[in-house]
Formats: sequence, structure tokens, C-alpha cells
Amino acid sequence: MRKPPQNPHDLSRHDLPDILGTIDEEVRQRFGEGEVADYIPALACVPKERFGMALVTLDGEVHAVGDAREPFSIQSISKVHTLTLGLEAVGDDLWKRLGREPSGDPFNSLIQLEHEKGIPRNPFINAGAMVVADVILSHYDQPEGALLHFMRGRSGNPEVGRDDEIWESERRSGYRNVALANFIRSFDNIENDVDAVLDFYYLQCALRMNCVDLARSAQFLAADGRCQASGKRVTSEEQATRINAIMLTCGTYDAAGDFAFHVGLPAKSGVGGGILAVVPSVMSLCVWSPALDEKGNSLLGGYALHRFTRMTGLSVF
Ligand SMILES: NC(=O)CC[C@H](N)C(=O)O
Repeated sequence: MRKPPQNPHDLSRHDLPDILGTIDEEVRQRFGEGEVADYIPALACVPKERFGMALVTLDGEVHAVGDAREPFSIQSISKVHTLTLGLEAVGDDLWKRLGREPSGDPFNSLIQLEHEKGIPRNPFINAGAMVVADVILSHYDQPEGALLHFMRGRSGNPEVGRDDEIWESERRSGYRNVALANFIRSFDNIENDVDAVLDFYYLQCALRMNCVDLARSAQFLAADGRCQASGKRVTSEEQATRINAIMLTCGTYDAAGDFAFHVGLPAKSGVGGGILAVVPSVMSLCVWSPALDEKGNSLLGGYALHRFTRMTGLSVF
């Protein structure tokens, strides 16, 4: 008789520590591949040979391997958290100023903005995150405090804060971001002072967190918008579903198709080498390895997530 199909969501089936251990070994054999981001000078100094991976199940069990507790620059991963704050602030009105389509272009591209009249394609490219930052600046009395409070609360780590060196480095070298913000302002899709929007944007990018912090910070996305530990609602079920959808289609920039093909999870990458991912109704996870592929996603982080979904059957497809 044929065995009934196994339910991949039944975590007791998986030996998670063994799976993470195998992935860690495989990844370490490939150290050296990829290049660290050097367009932000302070990021160029991060050693390549690091790999960490952490996952948090819905009941709060944490599994971690390698350098999962070493803090790194979260960069664009923060776009998930600011999108959540922006949606909490203005709800669906956010979509009057922002699209929800993959851009198919690099994360810092200016090209579509001219034809599309300053409406960024999605919240996960730099232009889109700047519009979200503008919404947050208009809505919260203390926007920086609100962001830090959210990150510390969601991760459970009161020490989450700004890496001053990265922040300064990006402020000094962010010519492309200055151009993007001014260009959007010229279409009246930024309301606040451009420098204030950029400072907030650089702050969110310069936050230092580790894989465990980040996996915890996205637990509400795996749990229909609720914080599992406190039972408190972070966002509505509908918004959590939508944020996951945008992560799947836009979270890895012009590699989103390839990422769905190889990994099959909602995910958001950052040029610091982190990738945050969600298995809806099962777990949130984060990988980190600083060397990137040509699209700006962590090369070995992407490989680790690919191996993880293949070994566990936990892709959404
Ligand atoms: N993809 C990223 O992580 C980009 C974020 C980076 N701070 C930038 O603005 O260029």
C-alpha cells in the first residue's frame, strides 16, 4: 500500500538542528564566492567568510547555527518593517503613492520613475522605501523612536540600534539615493524635507541586528499578523498576507523570479548579506552571509534557503 503523503508543515518530521548543521557545512565549503557590497565604503570592510542562519517556529522555538548571533547591517531588510509601520499609519491609502509590481530593475534604479511620474513600483526598492519613510515622517511624532521601538519590540532585543559608521558612510556616499529622493520630490510624492527623509532611510538601513533578532522580528508575518509571544496584534491578517505577497514578488529585486524558482518563500534581502524569509503559518527565518551575487542578494544566503526548502519541503509551492 502507498504511504499517505506527509505533511511538510508537521515540524516534528524534520530534525531542524541536523538540517541547519548540514546547510552550515555545505555553505562553509563555498566560502569565497560572491563579493561584499563596496558601494557603501563601510560595508566593504565586512569579512566575507561568515554564515549564520536562525529560525523561529510559531511556538517560539529558536534554532540557530554558525554566526547567527553576530550583528550585521540589515540594510534593505528594514523595508519590511517600515512597510508594516507605513500601512499601520495610513492603511490602503499608502497604495495611492506606491505600486505593488516587481520592478525588474536594480534596487536603486531611477529609470521607471520618470515614466511612472514619481510613483515607485513597490515598497522594497529604494525609491519605494523613501516614499514609505516620508509617510512615516508625516505620521509619527517621533519617527526614529517609533522605528526603534518597533524593531526592539518585535525582535525582543532592546539593544537594536544604529551602526554609526555605516550610517555616516552611507550619508557621505549616497549620491544615487539623493538623486532618487529629489526626483520623487519633483513629482510631489515626497512631502517632507528631502534630507529628513534620507536621514530616516539611512537610519533604517544602518540598524544592526543578528539572524535571531531578525527571524523573531518577522514572526508576526508567519502568524497572521499576531505576535506569538504576547498574543498582541502587530498588523491585520490581511496586511500580513499582503506583505508576504510583496516579499515573494518584489523582495529580492530583479532576482525575485529566480528566487521563487529556487527557494519559493516570501523573502527580503539587504546588501549587508542578510535575507529574511517567512514560511506562512510555520516559521520565520533569517540567513546571513555578506558576499553578494550580481543582483545584490547574499549568494550563500540564497543557496542556504534553497537547500532548506528542498530538505524540508517547506516552500510555499
Ligand atoms: N538593497 C539594499 O540593501 C540597499 C540599501 C542601501 N542602503 C542603499 O540604499 O543602497
